[in-house]
Amino acid sequence: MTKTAAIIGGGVIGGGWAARFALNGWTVQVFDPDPEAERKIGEVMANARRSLPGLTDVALPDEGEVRFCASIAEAVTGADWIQESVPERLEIKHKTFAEVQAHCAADAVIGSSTSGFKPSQLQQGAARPGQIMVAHPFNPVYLLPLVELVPGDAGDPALIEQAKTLLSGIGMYALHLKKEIDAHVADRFLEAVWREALWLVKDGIATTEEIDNAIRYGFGIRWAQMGLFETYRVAGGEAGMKHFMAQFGPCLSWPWTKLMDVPEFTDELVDLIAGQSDAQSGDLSIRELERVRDNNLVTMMRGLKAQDWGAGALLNQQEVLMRQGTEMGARAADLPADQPVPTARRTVPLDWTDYNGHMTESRYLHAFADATDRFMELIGCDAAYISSGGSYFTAETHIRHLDEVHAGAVITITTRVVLGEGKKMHLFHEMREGDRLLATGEHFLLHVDLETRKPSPPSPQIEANLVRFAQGHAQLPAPDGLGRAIGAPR
Ligand SMILES: NC(=O)C1=CN([C@@H]2O[C@H](COP(=O)(O)OP(=O)(O)OC[C@H]3O[C@@H](n4cnc5c(N)ncnc54)[C@H](O)[C@@H]3O)[C@@H](O)[C@H]2O)C=CC1
Ligand SMILES: C[N+](C)(C)CC(=O)CC(=O)[O-]
Repeated sequence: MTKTAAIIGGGVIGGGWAARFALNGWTVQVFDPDPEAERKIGEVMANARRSLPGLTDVALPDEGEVRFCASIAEAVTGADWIQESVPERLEIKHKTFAEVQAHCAADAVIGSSTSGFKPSQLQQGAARPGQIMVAHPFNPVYLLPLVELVPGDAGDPALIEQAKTLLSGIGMYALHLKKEIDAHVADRFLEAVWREALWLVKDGIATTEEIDNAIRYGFGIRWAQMGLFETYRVAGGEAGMKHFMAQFGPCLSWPWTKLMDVPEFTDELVDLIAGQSDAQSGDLSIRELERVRDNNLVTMMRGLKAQDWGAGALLNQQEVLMRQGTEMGARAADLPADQPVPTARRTVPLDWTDYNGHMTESRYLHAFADATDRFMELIGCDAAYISSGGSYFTAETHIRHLDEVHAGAVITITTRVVLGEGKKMHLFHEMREGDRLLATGEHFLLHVDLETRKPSPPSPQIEANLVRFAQGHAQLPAPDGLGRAIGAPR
């Protein structure tokens, strides 16, 4: 059944939550007194639509409806999750929770986006304190998976588990902090780095751009994949963490940091920083900068996905959940043999497009290769079989590029077996957007023994599955373009 999220406060963060929930198929009910809220959320949704669906190699469910409500009471009606993202003022948050709890279901999760308040502060005076927990996200909420989940001592254990399950269902990673602390974990870091940066600008050591370069050309990329401790463990060389600590421990008492001190936010300092920031990136609007940021994030996260590491490993885990109960998770026996086999349903990611503004040619092969992998898995040539020593190698490929397709489009691939006999497997893939045929891919593969690297017969189980589809597909009319070659000029 479709789930419902209530978004209370639809600014930068509430808009990001609305997009994350809606693009994962939830109905979203928003309350925000700002008359501009609908326009602003619409713009965030537009950015989210072009970036989030292509993160994974499986299409997201159909987008949920986003409704704008006239009151908190209306917004929380029927909600499974209520996310508070009103301004960072405790009295506004308390007033909001009182109104929310007067009208919401007692078993709904109430998450707060607060960057710094502890759950015990948020829960003061609440009708049901255990229902309210910190669920602190990171901007852009629709792309970044981290949520710091801080329920505090009053937290209801069943509701905490429910919150974790619901977050993982929308592709997020709940970092459950058992002890509450001001600004949780991540914002303590960000605050420390922010203070150092303010000093460096104020003291005329570096400009805003030089500081950003120090991060983005070096340790920032490192942090994105291994964090702090694993990075430093590697930096300790073969002797690891202990050596690293012995070598760099003394620096902690050297004057390397100004952390104990905060520069005063004088008009002069604010103007200096804002002026340098305008000079650095003022030629781009905030929405344009958001799109640059999103393109980069999608590309980096998909790179990590290929490595099955960090935030990319999380995307792979999410895909397993997304496949469940769909044809992409079906077994061979569940699929009729007299019809082409569905082998892909995915969104064209941002990083698959080229200078011509459409999906670039190598990605057609990428998508067809993934479809072949899925077909191999279906007939039994899965990871376990491959690790036992058998697999297929592709010997020949012919692709016809029939129509263009753009980032964000949902494409499907169906596969026919032209020949499935002994070690030979001849496949014909058809790629479509809706009913529009975009491309065909014809591939000839041979089963091999991974030890000898020579052709060999597949397992009887694989051959039986292959023959079943080959016989069924032989009854269908031959697809247009089968056996096509470019031909040599005469
Ligand atoms: N901006 C950021 O980078 C991050 C902010 N947060 C947290 O998210 C929360 C919201 O911050 P932003 O989205 O940045 O602020 P924002 O100023 O962009 O949005 C706040 C929204 O709340 C609405 N609002 C004001 N009073 C309201 C009320 N009584 N009921 C419903 N809506 C009301 C405003 O109209 C506005 O649209 C804060 O607690 C903040 O600490 C968390 C992570 C990152
Ligand atoms: C600056 N900030 C404290 C609002 C930042 C956050 O809370 C998280 C983020 O997205 O950086």
